[in-house]
Amino acid sequence: MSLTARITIPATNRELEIPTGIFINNEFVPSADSNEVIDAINPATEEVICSVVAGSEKDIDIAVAAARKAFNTTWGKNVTGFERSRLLNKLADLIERDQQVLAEVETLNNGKPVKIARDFDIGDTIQCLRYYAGWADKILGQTIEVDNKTKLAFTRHEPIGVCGQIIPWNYPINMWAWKVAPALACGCTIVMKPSELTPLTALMLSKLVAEAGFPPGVLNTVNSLGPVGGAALSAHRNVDKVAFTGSTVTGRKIMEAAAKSNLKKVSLELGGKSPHLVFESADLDQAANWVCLGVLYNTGQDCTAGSRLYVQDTIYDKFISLLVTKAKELVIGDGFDEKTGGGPVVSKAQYDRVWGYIESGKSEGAKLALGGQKRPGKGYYVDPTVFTNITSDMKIVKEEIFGPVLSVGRFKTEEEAIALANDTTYGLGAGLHSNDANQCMRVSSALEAGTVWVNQYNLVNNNVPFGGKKQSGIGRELGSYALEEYTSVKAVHWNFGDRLDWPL
Ligand SMILES: NC(=O)C1=CN([C@@H]2O[C@H](COP(=O)(O)OP(=O)(O)OC[C@H]3O[C@@H](n4cnc5c(N)ncnc54)[C@H](O)[C@@H]3O)[C@@H](O)[C@H]2O)C=CC1
Ligand code: BAL
Repeated sequence: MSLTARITIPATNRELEIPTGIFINNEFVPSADSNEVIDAINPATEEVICSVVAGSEKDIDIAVAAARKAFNTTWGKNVTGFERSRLLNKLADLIERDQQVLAEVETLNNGKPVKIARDFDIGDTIQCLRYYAGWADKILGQTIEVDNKTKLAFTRHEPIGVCGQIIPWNYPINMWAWKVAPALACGCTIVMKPSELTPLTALMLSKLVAEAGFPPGVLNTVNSLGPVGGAALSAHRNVDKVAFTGSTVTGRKIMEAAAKSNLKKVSLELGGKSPHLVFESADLDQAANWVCLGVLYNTGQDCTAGSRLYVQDTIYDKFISLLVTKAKELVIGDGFDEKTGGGPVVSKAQYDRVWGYIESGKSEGAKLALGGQKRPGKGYYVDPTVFTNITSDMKIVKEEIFGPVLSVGRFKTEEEAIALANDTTYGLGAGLHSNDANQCMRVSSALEAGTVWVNQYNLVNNNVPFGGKKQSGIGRELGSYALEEYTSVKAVHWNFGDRLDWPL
């Protein structure tokens, strides 16, 4: 098949050529042994945008070999932090140059509004690359006094090696940056596997990596189905680390494959069923805004979606009425329309999955306060949906939905609120709204989550760590903490005077 596709962005009539091959050694190539393709679909129209090469296990092998060679020659310990920093900054500049066109392709393939893709996802991506460019020449070990007269030790934070990175479809560009930026800053090389649902922007970004001047083999991209390329990367004996964002089910498989192969280091950013608590002292208007953002942003396709809400019973009726009014104001529609605040969900499978949960909420006896009706016509649209009268055993309360669906319950006391919030196998995000500072401190400390938002929700910063507790994951992305995921600490013990008498 051809290694490029000509596509037109319908809303802007922009014509462009998109790479569709596998990216190895800074070149787009066909699969070594497969003629399979993956169709990229526009979720707003259900039409095929173009097809990309579907990489095989053999292609993963070739990409890993390229990454290993680069690690041992042009990258790894053979490149200075100053040079890694320069290249990361250059890449950020190129992404900034192409911000609009990348956003349009992201909207075409993922469905999210173009203004959100451009200003938030890609804006954050540029900042992420620049943030880690700043770290690249500051990856330092320690000098440790062992015995002042004859011995000391020092540590070196060495790049861990070849990294497999498996990313999802909900933030295709952003999750690429969260994985690629710290890995490159630390001196690792990469085999990236984008989601089969949204491969296009990862290929465009790969082209920019070559244009920025990164040596061949430093970043390789293999479009592939998860059970093919993702599984091959996780089980590969020449991969030193695998970093993953996606479902808990797949995360478990990756960890198992890592354990059964070479015990590679694993970091997992998985699912969630994040609780949001609103106490009676809260600014209710603001709390309702944040709750809406928490569950409706990205059409609910967010690992930290605040999909369970618990409201103190003294303000319950007032708050629900405010919340429903505000949730109705969000326009879900075509991402190319400037009025749109949320797009369709990403795929037919995701659409069926979300509607399956909505039907289960109805049949298990929850009450619909908003939504619950399908739209006629094309596109995988799901409107904001709010369930009340929930019980803790309902599927909509226990399982991750990954759609704009909120389950609302009530509580009397702070203790009850904390118990409800923590009654989940997940531990990714949690939010609380209260104007009582002591209460904010007590509750934020009691919530079992990797991130707690107080009087806000879902805002993530490149310099603040992000990750989960319980079955929401292992390891941390972002901030200085992500550097630990991509480095291996070597202790060097140095003797400058101690004589060993032998035998002991
Ligand atoms: N934490 C998050 O940000 C995400 C959570 N999810 C959750 O997962 C649900 C299902 O969505 P999916 O797209 O099926 O998620 P998924 O976890 O299967 O897909 C995410 C990535 O994993 C890869 N993958 C799939 N099977 C694999 C395997 N055996 N070995 C290695 N990699 C593999 C996929 O190709 C994709 O790149 C969603 O409804 C949502 O609940 C999905 C995407 C992101
Ligand atoms: N919201 C950040 C990461 C994610 O949803 O996958």
